[in-house]
Amino acid sequence: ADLSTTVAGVHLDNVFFNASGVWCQHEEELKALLESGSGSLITKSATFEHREGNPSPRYLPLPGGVGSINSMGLPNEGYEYYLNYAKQFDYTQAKPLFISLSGLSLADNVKMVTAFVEADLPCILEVNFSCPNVPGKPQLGYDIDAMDAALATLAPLIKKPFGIKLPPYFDIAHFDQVAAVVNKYDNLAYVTCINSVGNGLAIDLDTETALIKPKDGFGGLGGLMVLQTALANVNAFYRRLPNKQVIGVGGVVSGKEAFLHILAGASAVQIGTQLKEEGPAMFDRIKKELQEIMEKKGYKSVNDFRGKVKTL
Ligand SMILES: O=C(O)c1[nH]c(=O)[nH]c(=O)c1I
Repeated sequence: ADLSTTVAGVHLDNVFFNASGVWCQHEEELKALLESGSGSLITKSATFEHREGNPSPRYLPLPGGVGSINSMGLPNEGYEYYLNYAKQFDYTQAKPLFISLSGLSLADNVKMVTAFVEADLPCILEVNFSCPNVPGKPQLGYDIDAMDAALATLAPLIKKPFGIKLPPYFDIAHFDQVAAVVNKYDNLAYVTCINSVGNGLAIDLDTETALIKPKDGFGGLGGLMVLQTALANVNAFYRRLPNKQVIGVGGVVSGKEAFLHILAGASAVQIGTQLKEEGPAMFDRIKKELQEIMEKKGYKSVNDFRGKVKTL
């Protein structure tokens, strides 16, 4: 079965890659992704300056395989590290490179975007509007007018097709309002849904203590327990953005959830929590599982069922 796809005009041999932030902060991790069964790779969201991020423990899987909580706090090497990585990247091999930018201000995003545009590289830029873990920094994705204003500045600068990383929304009116903004920008080629479900609180019964240290234990939720919210956001934007694509992320632990994301409308599928727990060998497992499901159902390509979720 054919798992290949196209996102923002570039070809991926298969739909799978890492969720930004997982296995992608340093070039050794990115090398492991290049050597894995993934179809692409995306870098850790970059800020203008290097950041240590929040104090540990700042990531933990939750008991029973239900998911994870993280309050990493945007640790990254600073955007020049990823610019240099993108400059030396071998674009003749099969995997396209996505670069995630998450400036702490619009001015920082402008400076980082300008540097990447001047370098004129084949990598695809993705602007992260949804980091929930920087104390004092509200998510732009939840301030729709501010996100619109940022896009009004950034889209013309980027010129080429680019994407944005969105937080989960939970209200139909918000799907409508965000889609109306996204549809204004022709070169905004795709949205990646969802980022972690912000500011959950995991508490240990025995110690009666929050699991992670930052922000009194408040952090973004990921993994299987956010699957249905992820599917809703993928399908809501798939229905509302006819000339754009949706990359699905959230709750993918096997070929089954990947199949559901594509059925909901995803053109590609990212994996965070499960990749963090299993490592890059996971991609070979999940590709096989998706192919088995497709073969059992008689689908030859992911294009045969993308967005074809039925309703009652
Ligand atoms: O805490 C983080 O670094 C982080 N964590 C997330 O769950 N999503 C994000 O976009 C980011 I930038």
